[in-house]
Amino acid sequence: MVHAAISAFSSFSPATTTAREALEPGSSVQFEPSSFAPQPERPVAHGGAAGAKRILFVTSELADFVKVGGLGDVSSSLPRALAENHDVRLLMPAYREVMELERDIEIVGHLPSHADIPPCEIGKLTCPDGMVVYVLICPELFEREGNPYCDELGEGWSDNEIRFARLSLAAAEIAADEPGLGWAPDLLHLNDWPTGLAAGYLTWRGHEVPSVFTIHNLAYQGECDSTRREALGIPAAALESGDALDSAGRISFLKIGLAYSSHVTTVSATYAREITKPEYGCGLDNLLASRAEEGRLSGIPNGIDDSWDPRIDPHLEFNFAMSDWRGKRENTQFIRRMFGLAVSNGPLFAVVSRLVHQKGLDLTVAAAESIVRAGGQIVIIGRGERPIETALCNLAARFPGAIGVNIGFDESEARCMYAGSDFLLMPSRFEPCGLSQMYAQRFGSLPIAHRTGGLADTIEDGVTGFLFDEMNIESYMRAIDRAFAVFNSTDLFYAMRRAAMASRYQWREAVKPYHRLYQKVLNQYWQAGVENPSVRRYAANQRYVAY
Ligand SMILES: Nc1ncnc2c1ncn2[C@@H]1O[C@H](COP(=O)(O)OP(=O)(O)O[C@H]2O[C@H](CO)[C@@H](O)[C@H](O)[C@H]2O)[C@@H](O)[C@H]1O
Repeated sequence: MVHAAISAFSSFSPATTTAREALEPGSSVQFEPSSFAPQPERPVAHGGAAGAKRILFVTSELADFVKVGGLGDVSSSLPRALAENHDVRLLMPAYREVMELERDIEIVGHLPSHADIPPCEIGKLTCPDGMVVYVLICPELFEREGNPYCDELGEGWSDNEIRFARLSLAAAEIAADEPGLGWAPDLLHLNDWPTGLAAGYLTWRGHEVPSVFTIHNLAYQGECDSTRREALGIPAAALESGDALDSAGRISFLKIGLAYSSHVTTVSATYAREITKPEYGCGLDNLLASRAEEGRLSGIPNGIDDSWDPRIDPHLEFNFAMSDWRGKRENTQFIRRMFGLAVSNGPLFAVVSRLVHQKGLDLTVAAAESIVRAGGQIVIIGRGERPIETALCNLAARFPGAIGVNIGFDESEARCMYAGSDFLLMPSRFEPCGLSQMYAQRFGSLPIAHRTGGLADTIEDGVTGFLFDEMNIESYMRAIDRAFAVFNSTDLFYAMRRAAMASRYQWREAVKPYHRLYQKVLNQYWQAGVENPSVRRYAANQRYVAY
């Protein structure tokens, strides 16, 4: 059975400016110059503006229809930012939510069965802003209650390997122009384990389309028993080579994505380094370290889209701007009422999180009593692992009026919590990038977070938030104590809030490294393996044919 997934990206250069720089008039986000050697621009294979590429962005979540976590947000905002320069289309399963929400789906293609993977229709829908989304219509696989990965009880779907093999195979088939859509991509952009097999199918079928594979979260690898090989249409040689199996001998969708894609990215520079080490590598650190040595692993930090603006966000009860602290306070009172908290002048801490081991909720449970005794209150929204849900509900029962918990998933409520809180608690054990801390900063809530992955890259300690170094309660409490001290020093607190709200992580800047990466990957393919060892390897194995 494939495990449930959530996914995350880093950069050739930081995509963000520091809050201090952001406060300086006229400053602009700078990127290090591209490290890629100048390459001649090849004319776009299928037309379009000079330099524009046809990109098929393949994902298992899209916030427009269904969002489990950060991948849903990135899938919605990154392709839109890329569309300024490229012809980008999305491919995703036609989940129940898609079929219910979207009536205007045109059937544009059919894909046959392969091994145990059933046939499906390809539907095409166009979002109000013009974004084209191809959806795979296969009711037996995708139209279910529950979320993309799990049933209503939180159990991973028992046929997840077939469901996401269907998605992956469709991506490879569209890349090869098999369904005759009148559009085929120059490059596939794959995201997390549900799309990993696509890179394999491309290679095994000899399709000449390069792929970029983005790791949003290495902890979810999509494993299934090796006896499923034939059912998934994986050649025996792939298992013999070791490219497809994890250390326990199971087929790993994520490893296939890493092994067969042209280039691997993850969602922050720090996480890109961390995953090459055993501590964070989830058993794939050696493979990732060799990708890094080949120059085929990079970190490109996520951005956030323009909807995250407290001045205009329609989800908020009270819109507010930087320095409109009265407006911000109205949101705080609103949240207190929403969670049934007592009237208070103390700081309000928020947790907006998937409730999983990664997020370090155990540390927040351990810190809660001290926070309440010091005059703070905590509001929590989240859904996930049952023991964590129970621990948080117990906490609310212990501290009525001071701690409020909502076990659930609600976009509006989450946005109101970023707007209403003074601090965001985010003691993640690891964090590929993290969007919540960026949203919180934009809404004037200072994150208190573990110095790891994207948290280390997007929070300026003592300027836009607070970082702690050791994943233990003592280190976490020291950061929380610093937050209390700042809260009680009004001028400093407001200055930090202003700096946090000025932090810029907009996608229109964060997207630039992807433009360079797509060009690099395509150039390597066009030059048919002259310089790239991996391409040479494919050529030598006759698994790669140059354009
Ligand atoms: N109960 C709830 N109700 C409403 N909204 C909720 C919610 N719980 C969480 N959310 C929302 O879900 C998103 C979470 O995104 P994150 O990037 O912070 O973490 P996640 O682990 O899901 O993402 C993974 O993928 C992203 C994308 O690359 C990486 O940034 C990250 O490090 C990686 O773990 C945010 O939009 C947040 O507001």
